[in-house]
Amino acid sequence: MINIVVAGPRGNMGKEAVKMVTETEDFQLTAVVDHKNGGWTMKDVEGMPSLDVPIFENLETCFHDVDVDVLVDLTRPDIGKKHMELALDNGVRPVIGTTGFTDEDVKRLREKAESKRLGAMIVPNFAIGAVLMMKFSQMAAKYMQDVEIIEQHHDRKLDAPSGTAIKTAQLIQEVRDPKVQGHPEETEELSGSRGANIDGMHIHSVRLPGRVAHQEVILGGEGQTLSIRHDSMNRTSFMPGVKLACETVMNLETLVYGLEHIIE
Ligand SMILES: NC(=O)C1=CN([C@@H]2O[C@H](COP(=O)(O)OP(=O)(O)OC[C@H]3O[C@@H](n4cnc5c(N)ncnc54)[C@H](OP(=O)(O)O)[C@@H]3O)[C@@H](O)[C@H]2O)C=CC1
Ligand SMILES: O=C(O)C1=N[C@H](C(=O)O)C[C@H](O)C1
Repeated sequence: MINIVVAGPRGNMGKEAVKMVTETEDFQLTAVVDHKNGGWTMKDVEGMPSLDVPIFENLETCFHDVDVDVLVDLTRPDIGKKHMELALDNGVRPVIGTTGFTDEDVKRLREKAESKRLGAMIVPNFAIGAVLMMKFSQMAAKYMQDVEIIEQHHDRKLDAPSGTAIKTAQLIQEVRDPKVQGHPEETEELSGSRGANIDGMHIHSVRLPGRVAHQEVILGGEGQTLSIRHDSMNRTSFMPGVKLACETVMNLETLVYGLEHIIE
């Protein structure tokens, strides 16, 4: 049995994660952590079954009071980083879906996980289709090196560009040398028109009500373009990946960044 705590249980992702954990035979939801403690129970959360699970206002108290093997964090960038440090300091294996981690964060947290011989995962996108979209884009970028990434999300998202877009660009960086794209003398008449720039690749972030999570990678070549697109229509798309990460993290002694490293 794996004892799991979910941080952010009222959120879009947290709600689904709580359901997934309670419906999985070998998982036990030992507690949830929510900064708005008091005045609500899990059954007040829309679509949530009535659950008798302790709600802690902060992670420190939670780790002190209950047995925890794995922390699933689905909160917000500043909190996710803090929670990940706390988990490692308390011998708990973190599975972090929260986005907004920099390369420096990943490096520092990997060193910490290894020094404590604890498994940890930071997963910018848990959807298998999104992982395939990133891997296919990496394969294609070896042959078509002009790349534009367009990510689209709901307008409640805090971070831009998305963790998925950053991870996609990082995977492409492994096979593509830095390259200036577009006209060498191009200018932006309106600042930001060409989006973010990673080694010459451009990332464009769209935020709109009605959207969930979508990304298209467009690769250009002589007389042709290739578009590789993934759409998450709802948050259940992420849950098989969260489940796999919770199982896998129990057998790791380092930090793994990205689901692509643990799927067959
Ligand atoms: N890796 C992946 O596959 C995916 C990752 N994400 C990422 O997951 C994160 C959450 O996304 P989403 O569920 O849409 O966001 P939501 O805003 O719907 O949920 C976040 C929840 O965290 C709560 N929260 C804020 N601070 C704390 C805290 N200190 N302790 C506990 N809970 C807290 C918020 O409460 P309140 O609103 O009251 O402040 C809210 O209920 C984001 O970083 C997003 O980018 C999202 C989808 C897929
Ligand atoms: O905030 C979201 O919703 C999502 N965030 C992740 C990201 O930043 O890539 C994963 C997915 O795109 C949904």
